[in-house]
Amino acid sequence: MFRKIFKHVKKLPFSTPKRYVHEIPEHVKDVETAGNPPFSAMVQYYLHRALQVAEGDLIESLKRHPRWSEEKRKKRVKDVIKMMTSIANIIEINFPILRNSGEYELITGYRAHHCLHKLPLKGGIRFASDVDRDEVQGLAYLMTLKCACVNVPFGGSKGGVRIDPKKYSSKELQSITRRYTIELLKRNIIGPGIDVPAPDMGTSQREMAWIADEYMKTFGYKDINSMAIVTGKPVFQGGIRGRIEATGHGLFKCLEQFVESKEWMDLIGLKTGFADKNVIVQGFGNVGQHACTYIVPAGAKIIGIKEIDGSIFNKDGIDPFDLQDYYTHKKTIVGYPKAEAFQGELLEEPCDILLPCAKEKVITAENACTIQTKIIGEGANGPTTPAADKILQERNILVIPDIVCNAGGVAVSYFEYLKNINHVSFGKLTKHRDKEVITHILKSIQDSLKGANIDVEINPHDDLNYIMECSTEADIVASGLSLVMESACRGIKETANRFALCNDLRTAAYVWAIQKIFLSFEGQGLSL
Ligand SMILES: NC(=O)C1=CN([C@@H]2O[C@H](COP(=O)(O)OP(=O)(O)OC[C@H]3O[C@@H](n4cnc5c(N)ncnc54)[C@H](O)[C@@H]3O)[C@@H](O)[C@H]2O)C=CC1
Ligand SMILES: O=C(O)CCC(=O)C(=O)O
Repeated sequence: MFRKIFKHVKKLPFSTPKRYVHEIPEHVKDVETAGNPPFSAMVQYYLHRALQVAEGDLIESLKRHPRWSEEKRKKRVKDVIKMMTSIANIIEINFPILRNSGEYELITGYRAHHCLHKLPLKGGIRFASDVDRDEVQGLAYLMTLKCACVNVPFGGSKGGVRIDPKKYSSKELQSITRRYTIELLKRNIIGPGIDVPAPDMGTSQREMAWIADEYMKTFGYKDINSMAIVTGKPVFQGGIRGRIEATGHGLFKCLEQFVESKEWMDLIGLKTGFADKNVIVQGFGNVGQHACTYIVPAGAKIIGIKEIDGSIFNKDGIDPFDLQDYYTHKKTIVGYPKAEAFQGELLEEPCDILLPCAKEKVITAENACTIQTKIIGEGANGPTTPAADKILQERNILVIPDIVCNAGGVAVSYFEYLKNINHVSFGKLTKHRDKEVITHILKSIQDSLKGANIDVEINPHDDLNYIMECSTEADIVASGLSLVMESACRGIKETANRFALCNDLRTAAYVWAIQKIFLSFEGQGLSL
């Protein structure tokens, strides 16, 4: 099987650059085989593994400083790597809230800033009972890599509050969110030009609206850009159309780049296209639900969904829109009448595409051998441990890594941020003007033809009409998202080919991101 992959790679025109031996540090070495590695060590391991591939190239790139010795170039690269592989800031805050019962409870929250090579930093806020320092740190690393991977000009951060949101009333959640916001603001940890949060697991536009409101009424009272304190807000409160579904939408767009490519599908022995591809999804939250609503109209069949309280299965396919209605009312997929309850391990059932869209470390060395899929699209952050990743590669399962697969969310957050600091929504100023320009172009062509005695009426066809009429914010966001995902996937594919990485798309995506972070650090100097 691997001979087949190498044959495929050899045909491509790039030579393999000279490799230097970047040492994987002792503290993450064990991660390669660990059953349940600490999350941030796991992300650091992936980063160092990619640095082993990228280091030579980074050193070569410094040949643009002709007077630098080879030693100086190597040292500069090592220095930048040190900055890339350490956390700039991490804060733990503890604050009391008054529960509805009249009792006080001490709440713990975190915010981690990874890399300050670009400001503001960007990363979601997670509400979950297992949030800890290590997790937010690992997630902040991923944000830096993700933003670089899809060319969104932010550094990486992440936050979390250690609570199970299901155990708190809406009023209590509002107190927690507002107090967490104030605690971060007091310490200058977040701000429109510093670090801009967004939704993640357990939070949604509701919490983002509370954060924006808290900022505007306090520290941001005189800040004209106060709306840009957070993204993922409701549209009526400075949000952008398309952010709610952006991560699932982006996941679909990313899958499309591989599933529609004959070269990549030949590599894993699948036909191109989504038609008749069977899909299993873990997590029917924001990411999972919206991924399903894009993948099904493209022709794929969702045959199984695993949630925290149970799994459902239907070999003929589950209608995600109908299930969304059920889920909205019942707050669970369990009992959905148009599918069977599934006992056993759904992730190990045969399918073509497996979408882990819930949480980290769900694909481990234990189940990587028994999973029966051809493609894994990582909707969640960090669902695959390094030990599992190795097994999946050996089994020629194509893993499309989180830092590109779920980057649609931050890409559209970037559009929302731009909307907020520009104080105008996309299309508002240009929509009528664009329509006029097209109408005049068509008329001008018609007049020119008339001058040459060709008397025809030129009318826009349906697609052009659609563009003229529908340049709404939602259309512009969707088209921007497609462009972001297409160009990131192209970069990753080229990197995989150039470094002969075969099916190791994770290393390719990391190398692609590292190159950009390196350029940014290197260009601005290291004294910051
Ligand atoms: N919301 C966003 O824009 C983005 C989210 N992500 C990542 O996607 C993942 C999911 O996030 P969201 O969909 O926003 O969260 P969510 O809170 O909306 O949904 C998560 C879903 O997963 C389910 N779940 C939790 N543990 C599970 C388990 N062990 N087995 C099966 N289901 C389980 C929950 O019940 C919930 O329905 C997280 O890893 C998050 O970091 C990544 C990029 C952006
Ligand atoms: O939308 C954003 O800014 C960040 C989303 C996020 O937390 C993530 O991509 O993991």
